[in-house]
Amino acid sequence: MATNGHSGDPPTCNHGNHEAHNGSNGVDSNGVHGPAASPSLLKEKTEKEKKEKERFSFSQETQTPSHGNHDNQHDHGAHNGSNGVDSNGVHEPLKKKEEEEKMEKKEELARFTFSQEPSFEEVRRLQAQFTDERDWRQFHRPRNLLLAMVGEVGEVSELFQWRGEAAEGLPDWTEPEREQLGQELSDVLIYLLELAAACHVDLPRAALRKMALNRLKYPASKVHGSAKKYTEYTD
Ligand SMILES: Nc1ccn([C@H]2C[C@H](O)[C@@H](COP(=O)(O)OP(=O)(O)OP(=O)(O)O)O2)c(=O)n1
Repeated sequence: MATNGHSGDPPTCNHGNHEAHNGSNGVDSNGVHGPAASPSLLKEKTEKEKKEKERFSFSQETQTPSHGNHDNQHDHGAHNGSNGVDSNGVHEPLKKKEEEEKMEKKEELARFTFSQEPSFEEVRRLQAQFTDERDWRQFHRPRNLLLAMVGEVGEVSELFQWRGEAAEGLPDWTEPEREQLGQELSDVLIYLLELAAACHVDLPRAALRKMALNRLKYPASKVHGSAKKYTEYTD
């Protein structure tokens, strides 16, 4: 997923892995780094730059080669086939309208996609900046982040727990409920990305590799229409 758009960024330099620039440790561009800076300040600057370069960041690219599967984006046109709604007035108007509405709904669901921006790396960078600005890195160790993420998963579950089965697209949910869901899912994602970074797992790449493994484990030709676990297949 190419993402060089930085809408919503704080007004700081944002062309790379620079989250530490906005922190509270006082090194700025107001003459401290100028030609007259003392050797100890210059040394401090060099060490700081070195540290920043070593900071973990995710890969920028998340595009996966197409394997001809029916992902959301590649599913267009799949519903224009032969299920009987034609333009010759063969069906009664009511039936035709119902069919059309059904078709529209199906296409709408199939068409759902995320925005192209931001990338995982961008979210990771902004969260790292948020953490550094508050001197919270000390509290955001892998175990803390894991527990925080699981707590947020619990908050997502709360939104679903006393309702019946939810239809795709959550047509029965109110706007405030949907907004709440978006917030809780974002909390999960934010902690997940921070956890992955804290563990030096390049999550976008790892996810692509895992999906390639999933394809091998569950060949579409073999498992089409079945939700069985791969261990349940005998051949
Ligand atoms: N120590 C913290 C606290 C918060 N956050 C950020 C990441 C999450 O996106 C969000 C979580 O904030 P809260 O812990 O306040 O949880 P909620 O936003 O879910 O609030 P509530 O528990 O009231 O629903 O804020 C963080 O990074 N580190």
